[in-house]
Amino acid sequence: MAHFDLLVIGTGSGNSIVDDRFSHLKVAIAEKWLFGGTCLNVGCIPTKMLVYPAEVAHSSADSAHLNLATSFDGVDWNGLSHRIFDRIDAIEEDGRDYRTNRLDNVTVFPEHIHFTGRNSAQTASGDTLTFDRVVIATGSSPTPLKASGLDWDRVDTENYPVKTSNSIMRMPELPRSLVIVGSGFIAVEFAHIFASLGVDVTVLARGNRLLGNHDRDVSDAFTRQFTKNVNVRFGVEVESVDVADGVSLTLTETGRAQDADTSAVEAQLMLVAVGRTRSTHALNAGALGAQTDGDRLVVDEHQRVLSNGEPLDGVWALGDVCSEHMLKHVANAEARTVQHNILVDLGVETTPASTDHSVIPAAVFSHPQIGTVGATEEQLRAEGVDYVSSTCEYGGVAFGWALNEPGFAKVLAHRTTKRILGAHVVGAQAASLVQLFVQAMAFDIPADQMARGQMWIHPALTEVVENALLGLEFGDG
Ligand SMILES: Cc1cc2nc3c(=O)[nH]c(=O)nc-3n(C[C@H](O)[C@H](O)[C@H](O)COP(=O)(O)OP(=O)(O)OC[C@H]3O[C@@H](n4cnc5c(N)ncnc54)[C@H](O)[C@@H]3O)c2cc1C
Ligand SMILES: NC(=O)c1ccc[n+]([C@@H]2O[C@H](COP(=O)([O-])OP(=O)(O)OC[C@H]3O[C@@H](n4cnc5c(N)ncnc54)[C@H](O)[C@@H]3O)[C@@H](O)[C@H]2O)c1
Repeated sequence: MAHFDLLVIGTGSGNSIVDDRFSHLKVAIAEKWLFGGTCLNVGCIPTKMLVYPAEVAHSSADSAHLNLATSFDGVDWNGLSHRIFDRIDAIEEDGRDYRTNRLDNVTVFPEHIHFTGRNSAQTASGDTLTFDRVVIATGSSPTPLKASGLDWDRVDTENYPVKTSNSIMRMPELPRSLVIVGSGFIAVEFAHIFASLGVDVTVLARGNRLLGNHDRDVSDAFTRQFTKNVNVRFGVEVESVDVADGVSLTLTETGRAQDADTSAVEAQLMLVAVGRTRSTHALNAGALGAQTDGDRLVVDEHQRVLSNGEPLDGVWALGDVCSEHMLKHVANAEARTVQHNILVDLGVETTPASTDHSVIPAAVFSHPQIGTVGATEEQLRAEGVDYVSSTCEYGGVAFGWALNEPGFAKVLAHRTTKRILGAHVVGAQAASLVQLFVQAMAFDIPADQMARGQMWIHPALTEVVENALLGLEFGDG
């Protein structure tokens, strides 16, 4: 049985832990799937490499409001997929080769691993190993949809017309029609991509609006604009899936939307996007004594995995598997904390680091785009916070006149401290615009100072942020 100073499970954000400072350690890395994990291979990066051409296609087809007569005349899907995945696959292969063949102190186990005890683990092929320290970075995977007729074991296999985000981008050709189950991040990003590229897309939502966890104004505005481009059925749930040449779905009403259309839906392909489940179960983390909250490993601010409320010595977790926020920038920040704290354990660094989860931004790369950070208005109201709110429409600034399309920036600030508590942008460049609010919140810049303490480039779209801030009425004259 081999013994290792450090075991890292998962090569998404977990892959960044081991660098030159770990060269004196005997390290094991277990990865059952693709090196680089979700973000690189099937997540953030390929989706955004698709979103951009989709946005260009959408703009070409929808330019009359700019007094242009342009059209979208088709996509070279094969060329587009090759451009994306030739690049990504080369990075995956190089990362795997580097860890496997070019580091004397690292042993790669290219397979599933699970814990067998407090300091021991076993690979799928039966190798057993012991370790002094372990980093659990096992991420998450698509949550199965429960519906009769659906064989989840066949989902994502070549001839089965039901896909998740793990395989939908690798289709050899675009389908004529696509039904998407879900109304969260993945559903609306893929709906935008495929609808813009000419696929007949239908989204099935259980509620009466999309992205229901966002600020209500944002969710409403998004839903209004999105439904101009994509067919959405609200208030429906999938009852059964008949898989033959394509899919045929029967639906039932959830009672959460008026006039729900439950007539059968047929499509060439189906995408299931009903959330992601953290990869804890098959890990047998119970053998470590690790504490879980549902499917989430419980960690403290130093990313140490807890057991009965106490940190387990030498056991850290990062990313989706332990985070409430399944976002790559969160996983990366947590990986930096873990890396530093292992170095503390090794005596290389002195003071333990913790992850600051107080300001977590996110963006939805659909049409329209959303950028968001901090509390929603509904949360502030529920918590009884004394806040003020201000919204500036894109049409209220000069660049918005140029864009001539809907959008707004909404900011929520504490009435007395003037600290920004939340900010939400919907419309063009929202993911970039919201970073201004993120910076103010991270560096604790009060809203009035942020508005007046700098020059804002005229007539850039950032003026929408300036005007939203200037619109906050704190009632102090
Ligand atoms: C379609 C899509 C789009 C996304 N877009 C964005 C975006 O634009 N911005 C953003 O911030 N986030 C986005 N995300 C979320 C982001 O990808 C994840 O939050 C992030 O990748 C999580 O990183 P991780 O390291 O925790 O897990 P992962 O990257 O999932 O890595 C976990 C790795 O562990 C391996 N593993 C699991 N269990 C075992 C085991 N027992 N033994 C061996 N190996 C194991 C897995 O094979 C995997 O490679 C997107 C996600 C998806 C699915
Ligand atoms: N741009 C980004 O940052 C980005 C993009 C994609 C994914 N992600 C991350 O990945 C996570 C997973 O994305 P997601 O879209 O799968 O999850 P999500 O949590 O965003 O949305 C899941 C949706 O599925 C619906 N749903 C759940 N069960 C259902 C059922 N049985 N039938 C119909 N609908 C059902 C929910 O109501 C919800 O609308 C996100 O929460 C996010 O953290 C981020």
